[in-house]
Amino acid sequence: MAARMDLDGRLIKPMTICMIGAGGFIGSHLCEKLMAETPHKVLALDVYNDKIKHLLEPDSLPWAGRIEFHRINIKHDSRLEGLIKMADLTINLAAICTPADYNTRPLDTIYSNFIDALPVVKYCSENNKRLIHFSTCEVYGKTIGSFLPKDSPLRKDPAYYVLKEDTSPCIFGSIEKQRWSYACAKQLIERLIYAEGVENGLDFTIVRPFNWIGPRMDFIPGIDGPSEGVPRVLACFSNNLLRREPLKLVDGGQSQRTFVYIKDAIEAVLLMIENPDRANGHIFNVGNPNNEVTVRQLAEMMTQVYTKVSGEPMLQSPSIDVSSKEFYGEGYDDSDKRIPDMTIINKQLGWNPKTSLWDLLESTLTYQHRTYAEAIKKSMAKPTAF
Ligand SMILES: NC(=O)c1ccc[n+]([C@@H]2O[C@H](COP(=O)([O-])OP(=O)(O)OC[C@H]3O[C@@H](n4cnc5c(N)ncnc54)[C@H](O)[C@@H]3O)[C@@H](O)[C@H]2O)c1
Ligand SMILES: O=c1ccn([C@@H]2O[C@H](COP(=O)(O)OP(=O)(O)O[C@H]3OC[C@@H](O)[C@H](O)[C@H]3O)[C@@H](O)[C@H]2O)c(=O)[nH]1
Repeated sequence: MAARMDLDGRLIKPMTICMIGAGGFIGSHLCEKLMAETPHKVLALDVYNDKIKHLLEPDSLPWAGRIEFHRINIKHDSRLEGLIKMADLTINLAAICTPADYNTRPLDTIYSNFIDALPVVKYCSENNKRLIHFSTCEVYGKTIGSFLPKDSPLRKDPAYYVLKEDTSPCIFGSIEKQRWSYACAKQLIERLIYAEGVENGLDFTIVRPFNWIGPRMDFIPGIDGPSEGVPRVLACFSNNLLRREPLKLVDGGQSQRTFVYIKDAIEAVLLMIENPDRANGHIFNVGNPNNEVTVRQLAEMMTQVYTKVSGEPMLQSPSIDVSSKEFYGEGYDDSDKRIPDMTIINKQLGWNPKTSLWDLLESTLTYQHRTYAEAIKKSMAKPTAF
């Protein structure tokens, strides 16, 4: 493997990374990248390893010995501190992060995103270890613009909706809107990490992902996850397309999101890992401001792309409207619009996303079709028990 240089032309020394939540969507892509392109070693902690199995076996893989899986629930496992001590850097990805859980399992959500992250921060701080913590774009909540009158011309002014790490406020709904339990827990852990940095010198980087999507995201209900489970929108819509049922648009699908391809976003994380001097002490938005759509437009685009990659005809009525109460239950609320400001990540790491929404959906839905179409057909052909 050729010697790796950082952005300032210095040689990058191989390091050991303790990655918590390595078996999830982002973790699996990050492990893949680290194994294929770097000499770094990964201590991969998670309760599951299905999404990284292909990196762990067989022993003949070129990176064998550089990735070690530890089946650990960080809620209660005394091995955690030892593993953090063995590493140069800890990356914490572990969390409950599906909106269907925020208002239905608010206690688990708050414990997972705040309480369970506390020992990780403490062990890093006490042992002088660097921490990259995964927060979320949800900490911004709603845009200022969403509170302006519908016809106000200021709604078109980016000052009222573009989200900036160092100046935008965090605007959540009332306490009974339990949707915000996740965002609020993530905000408090960000504040704690920031305070550890200021008061105790913790070397930290906080990442705020803006809807990273791609292969291996979440699960397809009834195939590799519970039939009644509700994953994030990419997997919900993929599931509908695979089963040839209409895509469900929550409250008319008017909310807006910017989607970034997981492989672009992982490039940004690798830059953070390998350029500590440029990344420490910073909070980074990581998203693609050019890929903005309403959820309704996303549904239309996914339907078109899926028709192309599967060769199956489009349904007569490709989508239906559902209320958020019906879909998520009491206490749901939504972010109206999420456009990341890219100034800080651009200046510090020179990173820019590359992949258009159409292209990323094409590669992702090709993967979904190849991975799940047969299994879905088989499961739908089975007679249902009465
Ligand atoms: N994917 C996105 O677009 C996105 C957006 C915003 C924030 N994030 C944040 O990024 C992080 C990773 O997200 P993801 O999309 O990969 O989610 P994911 O659910 O696929 O991955 C999280 C992983 O953490 C593991 N985990 C959870 N609790 C654990 C515990 N107590 N002990 C050990 N392992 C545990 C899970 O088993 C899972 O494999 C999360 O913190 C999430 O809040 C992701
Ligand atoms: O079937 C569906 C699923 C979802 N939706 C809508 O699609 C939008 C996006 O939903 P997602 O499930 O991807 O989740 P959100 O973008 O709201 O939040 C996500 O953002 C950042 C991360 O912290 C988390 O991964 C998650 O909280 C929401 O407006 C939701 O209401 C549908 O209209 N239909």
